[in-house]
Amino acid sequence: MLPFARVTIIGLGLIGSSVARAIRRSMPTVRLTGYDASPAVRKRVAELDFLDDIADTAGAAVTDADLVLLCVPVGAIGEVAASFAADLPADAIVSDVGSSKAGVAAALAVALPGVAVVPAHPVAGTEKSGPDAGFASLFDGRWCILTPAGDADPTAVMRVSAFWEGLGARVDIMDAAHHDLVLAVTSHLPHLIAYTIVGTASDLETVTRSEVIKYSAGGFRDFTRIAASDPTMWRDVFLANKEAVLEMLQRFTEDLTALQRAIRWGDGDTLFELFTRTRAVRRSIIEEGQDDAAPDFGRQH
Ligand SMILES: NC(=O)c1ccc[n+]([C@@H]2O[C@H](COP(=O)([O-])OP(=O)(O)OC[C@H]3O[C@@H](n4cnc5c(N)ncnc54)[C@H](O)[C@@H]3O)[C@@H](O)[C@H]2O)c1
Ligand SMILES: O=C(O)C(=O)C[C@]1(C(=O)O)C=C[C@@H](O)C=C1
Repeated sequence: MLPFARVTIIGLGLIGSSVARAIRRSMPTVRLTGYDASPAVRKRVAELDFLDDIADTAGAAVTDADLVLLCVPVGAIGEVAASFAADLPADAIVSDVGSSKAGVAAALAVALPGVAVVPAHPVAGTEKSGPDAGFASLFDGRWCILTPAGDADPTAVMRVSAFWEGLGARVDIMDAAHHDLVLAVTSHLPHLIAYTIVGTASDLETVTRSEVIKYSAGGFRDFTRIAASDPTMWRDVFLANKEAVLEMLQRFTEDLTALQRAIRWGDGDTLFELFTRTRAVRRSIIEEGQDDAAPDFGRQH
């Protein structure tokens, strides 16, 4: 049996449109409604034709939903939820796909008091955005982390879990604060580093822009993929997950200083030992079958 019969997706960019396409593929009888604040996105989604209905307001989109999935930048989640609160059916479950969780949970609790909320984070994405960038297989074999509050309705958690498994994902459940700490180091900090290094290279007075483009083989090119990620989405993630990101940034800065010292004093053993350990991390990721997170400039969908 399907966990939900009528799903509403709010925010129809990369993740919202991928969820819609994955539902079409795996749960074809689900009635799918969508809403996006951008009229241009709504028009494009109508052309792409992966929804049954596109509403003109968030309120109209949720009126007969049994799952409402918020796929907007994390900074917009509270405001969007408040905008449809009065129209939400009493038994509807609300979830989201935001990349940081504690702040989102707090915003949803304020906007939707008494509503069954099960926050989620599919740990899958690309540097692209918008409805054309989505694809049905995005969540296949990837983790989706649910961060329900301690007093969340277990049936609601079970249904959201079954929903993500139905879309091909593997589900884990954890506390929102722990999620934010883990993702700060595995996702948020890497993005910050990529934004920094690409910014630094493009600011260098002694290196012209054409040289940066011409010689961007291997390492730098990999960073530019990550640094092309959506500015609104990532601004919101860093502001929402401020504490955990600053904590991880502090540790990173200390480790970087230790490496700086090793280079200055010709301490090859320290460098060699670290590079050996990090190579092992990469090998374990590949053995786990998660190497598709690696840069892929011509990803075929
Ligand atoms: N991109 C990734 O790799 C990735 C992966 C996992 C989770 N996420 C999370 O998914 C969410 C969406 O990210 P995305 O990559 O799909 O972004 P996106 O830019 O592709 O799509 C976001 C969509 O939300 C719409 N939107 C913005 N504010 C809105 C509002 N107030 N009401 C209705 N629609 C609104 C935008 O018009 C846009 O179409 C974010 O919370 C992000 O943190 C992203
Ligand atoms: O592969 C990428 O482009 C991503 O950045 C995906 C990625 C990640 O950092 O792993 C980005 C943000 C998400 O919340 C989840 C996944």
